[in-house]
Amino acid sequence: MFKEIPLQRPNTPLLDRITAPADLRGQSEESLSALAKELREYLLYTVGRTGGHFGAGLGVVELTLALHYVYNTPEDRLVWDVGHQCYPHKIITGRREQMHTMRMADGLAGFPKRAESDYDTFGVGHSSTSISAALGMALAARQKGEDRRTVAVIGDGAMTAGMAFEAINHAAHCRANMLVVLNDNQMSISKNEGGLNTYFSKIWASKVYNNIRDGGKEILAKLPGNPKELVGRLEEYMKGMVAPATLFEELGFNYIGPIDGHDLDVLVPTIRNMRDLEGPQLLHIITRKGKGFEPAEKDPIGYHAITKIEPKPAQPKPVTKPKGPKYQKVFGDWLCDTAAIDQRLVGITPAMCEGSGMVEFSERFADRYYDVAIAEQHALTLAAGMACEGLKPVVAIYSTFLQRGYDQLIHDIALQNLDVTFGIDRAGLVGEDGPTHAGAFDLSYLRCIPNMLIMAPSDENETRQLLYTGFCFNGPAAIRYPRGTGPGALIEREMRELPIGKGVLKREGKSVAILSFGTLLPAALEAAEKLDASVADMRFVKPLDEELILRLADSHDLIVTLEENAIAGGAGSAANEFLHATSRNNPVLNLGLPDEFTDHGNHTEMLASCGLSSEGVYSAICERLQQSDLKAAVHKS
Ligand SMILES: Cc1ncc(C[n+]2csc(CCOP(=O)(O)OP(=O)(O)O)c2C)c(N)n1
Ligand SMILES: CC(=O)[C@@H](O)[C@H](O)COP(=O)(O)O
Ligand SMILES: [Mg+2]
Repeated sequence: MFKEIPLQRPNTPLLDRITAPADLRGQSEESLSALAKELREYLLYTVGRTGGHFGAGLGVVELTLALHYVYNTPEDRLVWDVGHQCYPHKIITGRREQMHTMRMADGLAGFPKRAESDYDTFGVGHSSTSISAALGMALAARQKGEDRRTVAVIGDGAMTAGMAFEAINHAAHCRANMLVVLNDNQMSISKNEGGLNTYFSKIWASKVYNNIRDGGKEILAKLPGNPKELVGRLEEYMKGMVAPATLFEELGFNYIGPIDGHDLDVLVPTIRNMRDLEGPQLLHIITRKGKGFEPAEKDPIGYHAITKIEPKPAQPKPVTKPKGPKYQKVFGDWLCDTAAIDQRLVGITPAMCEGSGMVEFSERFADRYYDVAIAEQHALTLAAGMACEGLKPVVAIYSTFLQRGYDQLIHDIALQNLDVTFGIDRAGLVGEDGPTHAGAFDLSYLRCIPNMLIMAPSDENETRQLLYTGFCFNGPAAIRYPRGTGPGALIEREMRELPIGKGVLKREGKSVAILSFGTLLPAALEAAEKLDASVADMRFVKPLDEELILRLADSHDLIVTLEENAIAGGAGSAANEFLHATSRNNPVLNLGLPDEFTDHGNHTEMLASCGLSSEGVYSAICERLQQSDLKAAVHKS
């Protein structure tokens, strides 16, 4: 059991021999346990240097070795769900010496990525896609007459999403030759919630119960986790438990388990036996998130992901200006303050309590807090049902995960004009998590929906005030804000309803008017200083401040729009459409995210690469001003 993250590269003679799974398969089965120890220590060392996802990878060290040992990867297809647990997989599939580039620009992606390796058979990041993808691969193999196997590794958290059961249902129907490994560690990011989680515990307890009853006491010793917790769980279910034919068997899977997911002596032979069975197989393994690193085993939530371990500086670090609160904290404080004055408020999260800043709300307003597990579609329609009954639901959801509930947003909420407020976090680029997690499209995909009120605050106080404005608005309202901290604006305790559809002129200049939608406002103001341009903090994407836009269009030449959203269909498009509809022929320059997926890296660097730094905004405007249609105009004014 490691208690500290090694700061020096550990000695890993066995691991050093593994440059591909074929090397692994050349090792004796007996050597796998020693290899697992080296792999775990090397994983600790590398994630300590780069930061990134942590607990999940530690929990699948043995499973990763067993799967690559038994299956002929990459010919046999291995699909990881979510993919945050893929670091051990990357280490033994030829990327051991690149781990120090994890999640850095031009470095390894933090999730399996097809373009990165043949062993990364499917790109993931959003949860609960693995069974569908693996089934697709299995049916393709069947159709092409290829003798390959497919495996999906899905966590107990990811198994709570409807899509997983859509795939289970279909796989049983097709009698596909595939293995689903359910990696059950009782954790999502938070503690896993819901009936399914309880059900898994029942299976675990009942099977263990039967083994104990039949004298299999050594099984209990083999199960991971501390005995006290185990006995507690067993007591919970001891009474009159009959081992249920599992749900998966009823659905047509051959279910095996639960077994200890850290015991290679059990894992390897079990997986080997299951590999050649016909039809859909499900292996239920019990693991511990953070396995082998004591702090992570004790605090799996806190160690879901870590920032890199900075070596102790030789000199004390210069005191830097303290950063403002994270936007998720601004949201969480607003949620609590509003819940305190309005009993109708209920808070809903699809398994992102900590990331959405809802821990305090969940403690103070426990009876009005709902973590629905990884179930974004359900979260939205749950909110719709509550709104029908006069509650005022607030759905806290990352922009990228809201994509999962798009039909529910349109069909169940906007069409019925229901009073649901969306706190959309992680809007814009998100840095190291890369394109699977970027909130690049919400302004585009929200803007075309009737009845929606859409707001893009420029700082922490604007976020608080626009959240309150959206909450007071009687209809579907979305407020989008980015990952991380803001510029450090003074946050007013008093919450005010801001005038709907009204922006604020922040700077009066001439010739160029910049319409800023959201948190890139500082870049707009910096560029405007050099250009003597006007700047408006537009606040609202829908409805637009049409009066302000007309006033600026009629007194300036070039209209620039700025947003950390796809240019296509974004706030700038809304301004273009309005200018066109009102026969304004001003030249327009739309600045935002380009029509491509922006790769992972440092957020500031990624913004700059999209031309959205203040320098980038300035030079784009200068370049536009050089074009013929404007040269004359600028000389004229
Ligand atoms: C659609 C979607 N919603 C939410 C998330 C955020 N998320 C990432 S990992 C995770 C928990 C996954 O739990 P589990 O599958 O049990 O994996 P574990 O971390 O326990 O290994 C969540 C909610 C996501 N990646 N995708
Ligand atoms: C794997 C996954 O989807 C989450 O762990 C996500 O990476 C969290 O993102 P934040 O770090 O922005 O909360
Ligand atoms: Mg889990």
